[in-house]
Amino acid sequence: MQFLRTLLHLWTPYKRLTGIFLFCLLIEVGYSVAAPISLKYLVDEAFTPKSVHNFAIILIVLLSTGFINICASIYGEYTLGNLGGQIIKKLRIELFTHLQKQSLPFHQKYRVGDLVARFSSDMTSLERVVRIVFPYFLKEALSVLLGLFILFSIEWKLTLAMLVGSILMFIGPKLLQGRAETANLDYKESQERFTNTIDEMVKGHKTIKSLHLQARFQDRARKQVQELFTFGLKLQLAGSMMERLPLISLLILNGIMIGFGGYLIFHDMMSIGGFMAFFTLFLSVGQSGSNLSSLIPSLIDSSTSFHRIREILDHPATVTEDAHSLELPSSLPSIRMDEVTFGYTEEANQLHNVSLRIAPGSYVAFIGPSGSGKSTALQLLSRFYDPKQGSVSINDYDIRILSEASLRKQSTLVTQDTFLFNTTIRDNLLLDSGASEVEMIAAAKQANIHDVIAGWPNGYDTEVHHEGGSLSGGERQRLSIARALLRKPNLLLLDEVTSALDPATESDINQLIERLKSEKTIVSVTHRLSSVMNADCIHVFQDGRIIDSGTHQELLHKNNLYRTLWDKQYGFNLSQDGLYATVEMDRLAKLPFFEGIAPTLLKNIALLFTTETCNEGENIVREGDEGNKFYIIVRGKFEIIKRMPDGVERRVAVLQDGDHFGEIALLHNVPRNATVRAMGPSVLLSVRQEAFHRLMAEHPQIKQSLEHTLQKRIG
Ligand SMILES: Nc1ncnc2c1ncn2[C@@H]1O[C@H](COP(=O)(O)OP(=O)(O)OP(=O)(O)O)[C@@H](O)[C@H]1O
Repeated sequence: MQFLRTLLHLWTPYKRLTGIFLFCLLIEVGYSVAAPISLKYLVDEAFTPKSVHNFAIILIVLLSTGFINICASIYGEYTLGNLGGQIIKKLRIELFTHLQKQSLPFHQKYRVGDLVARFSSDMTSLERVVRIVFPYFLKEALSVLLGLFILFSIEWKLTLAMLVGSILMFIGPKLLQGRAETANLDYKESQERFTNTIDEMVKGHKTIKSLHLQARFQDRARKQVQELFTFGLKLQLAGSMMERLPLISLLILNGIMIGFGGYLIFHDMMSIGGFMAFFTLFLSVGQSGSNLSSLIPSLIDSSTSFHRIREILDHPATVTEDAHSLELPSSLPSIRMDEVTFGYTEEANQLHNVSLRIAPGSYVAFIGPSGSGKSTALQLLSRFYDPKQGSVSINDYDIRILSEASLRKQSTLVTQDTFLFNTTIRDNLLLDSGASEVEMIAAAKQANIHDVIAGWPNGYDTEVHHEGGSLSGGERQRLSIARALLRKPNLLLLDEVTSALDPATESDINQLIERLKSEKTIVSVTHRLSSVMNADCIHVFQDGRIIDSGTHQELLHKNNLYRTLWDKQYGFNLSQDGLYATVEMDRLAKLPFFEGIAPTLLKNIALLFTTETCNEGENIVREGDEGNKFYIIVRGKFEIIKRMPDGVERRVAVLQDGDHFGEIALLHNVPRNATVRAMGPSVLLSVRQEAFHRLMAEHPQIKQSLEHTLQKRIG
């Protein structure tokens, strides 16, 4: 009932169309209900008294009203098409616009499959009900009401008897309705789960192949398809039961009517014409009643769909635009974070009382261990989230009172996850920046991607497919930098933009940032300290707090976390193409288990290392495998994953440039106690146990030193 009211509510903005449609519907229903009465007059007033005059009048009335009925039904259908189309169009645009208003938390809550399903299957189901089912429902309901009124006027006693019987028509469906609703919801949810699996499989096909997870996905898909089959069967059973029940009730009603009607005729309480008219009209009303019940499953289906669409529409945007938002004047921005506390959830905070000042036109870096809150702080500067406490200001305007359009015009965030649209490279670069061809090429050159694009057969007209999946991570990254430059932002926010680039391109991008320094305010998040040595100020994050700030030199002298991170990252040499790395002796001496080993020996150890490169998602080490190599990360990020007692894999740590792992393997063949998986393109140096053993045989002191340190660490 609630849903019917909602559907009517959807019609209310279109009063004229609704009025025309209802008028046409009334004519149509009026005709279909009144037509059977002609039987009463034909039999009682024309056939029985053999009156040609009456017969001719009845015939003319029947034909002319029939013609009017046909015209009304055609025009009504046309109006309904228009009305339904307008409603769905409005709803689609409303849903689309609302989705665009949502910020990151929303997109983390709903997966792509869920949202696409709401636009596709749910919207189709709702469209069907708005265009077909609901008008049909109205027509049948009106037919029943009008029919009953006429039946009462023909013979009220018979109608009353019929009404009592017709209660039966509603008991059955009522009893089954709950079951049908549950079956419908179960089926929809299992459809959604399956869609998500397909989505995940298509998007992650490379990872699935490389990790050899096909069997796991097949197993999941098999279970979900079986679930779909079971729920589909239940749904069909519930639907068919709902549809058949009214027919049984109709049979009982027919019995009552013919029996009681016969009694009335035999006792001269009803004419034969009257009974024929009653009978025909009753069948028609009964059919309409039965149709009404058979429409219920469709209504339930659409009601579920409508609620799923409403759920999205009612989802409040967490980051909203102020009704009286201000335009941010175009100028080199200064930034302030005042006592900012923020958490992705209510329960925990990822940033605690963060305060900082960034002067206009300065180049500032956020550095710190993985998970320390650098990217989170950057996202607050782009207003992807609002702080729980404190404020973020640009040019002394709290960014919550700025219009989103002016904020986005002035500031551009470039992240590691570059999304490219399925259109040409040119469109991907230009978007709606209004930049010219010359500017586009200049930006591509600045981002070091022009030569690559020019080398493709279709150059800038090359079509991007699969959201840029056919391009390398470095190419995508450089395209996103060019895209950002074309927007000419005064504030450039960079989140690990060089992590997917080879050393030569990284150095070019770093030089580009150097050149842009005076023209823009730049904030860069990175874990690679060599790239921010020239920053005007470096903020060091740890556990969601800024624990230190200053220039590279100032921070080095303070001898704390920055120094530790710096010491960890220095001492590696990498070829320009990023394929060949070496480690310096001094750097090896910093490893705890090489402490005290003579420099000449360290030199020999350094020569044992070989370079390994790997791509995102690749497992360098698998939990349970026998360990026979020790690794040092030259560039890149790795997650350490452990299988928990419940069988689920969990990330327990993240390692990056300068970190090492697997040193026990230098001495003993012990199984790996965790999996190490690359989070992006990476370069490592590794040394095999056998090579190391040869060296240890020649120089037993290495073994002693190593054993001593490892024992200290383990014990
Ligand atoms: N969308 C999210 N929902 C919930 N928690 C999140 C989300 N994004 C990040 N976190 C958590 O917030 C903390 C800070 O993450 P953040 O990405 O800001 O750190 P980071 O210093 O940039 O790390 P990294 O260098 O690894 O990117 C981490 O514990 C992380 O797991």
